[in-house]
Amino acid sequence: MEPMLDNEEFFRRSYVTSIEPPQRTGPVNVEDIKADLSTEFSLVSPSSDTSQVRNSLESKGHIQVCLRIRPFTALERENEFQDCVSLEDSASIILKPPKNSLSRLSEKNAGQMIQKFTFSRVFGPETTQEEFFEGAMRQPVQDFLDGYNRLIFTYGVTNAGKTYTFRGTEDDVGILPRTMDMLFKSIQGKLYTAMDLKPHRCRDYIKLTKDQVREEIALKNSILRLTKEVENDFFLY
Ligand SMILES: Nc1ncnc2c1ncn2[C@@H]1O[C@H](COP(=O)(O)OP(=O)(O)OP(=O)(O)O)[C@@H](O)[C@H]1O
Repeated sequence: MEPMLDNEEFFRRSYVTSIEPPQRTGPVNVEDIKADLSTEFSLVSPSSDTSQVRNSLESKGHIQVCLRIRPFTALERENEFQDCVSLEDSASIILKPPKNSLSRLSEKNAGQMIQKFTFSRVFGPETTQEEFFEGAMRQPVQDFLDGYNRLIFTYGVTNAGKTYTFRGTEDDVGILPRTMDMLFKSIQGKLYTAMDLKPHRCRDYIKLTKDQVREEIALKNSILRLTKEVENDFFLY
């Protein structure tokens, strides 16, 4: 992790600035753009194994992609949904075609449909909310408390378990309440807890003299005029 500079105490680092391409010095031409894109996309391996992409991004520390596989729901079990995902290790899964599609596929095609995907970390269906928080969230939340920007989002098809992971249930809360808990606990010592502050509603007012009313109106009109001039200038340019 990059060290924090003293004078950056109040400024959070941003991923966006850290991944911005270098400033272009010469004029932009199409060939230039092509060259840039090809450099970007050369990260993508033509093979089905995504580890090369993962490594190149992870080594820069910009992105972590975790996969959480949810257990089958009761309805899915009833309807004999098939296990198409198998965990290879803590970072990879093998995706297989459903068994009932095998009869329609030639042996060669069925083999081609077996794919390996690699992530920063894979959490299997038995993973509890707590384990998921500890494994995927605690570090980024700690980084955030140390002054770094962190963005967390869930991504997946409908019914994949995004809401469950983020919000959870009342009995077993997800990463959002756990994150809030960690944040509030960490600022506890810094809270002003003395109950000696009282809100004060101000009811003071002053009555303007006729001259003051005229001055106020003149002031408002000049501000309005200025605003109009700025608007016109804006349209002219
Ligand atoms: N890890 C898990 N353990 C147990 N049940 C889970 C898990 N993840 C998801 N579920 C259950 O699976 C179902 C679908 O999950 P959820 O509603 O979170 O999906 P979603 O991705 O938010 O869907 P949508 O995009 O349609 O809102 C829910 O019944 C949820 O309780």
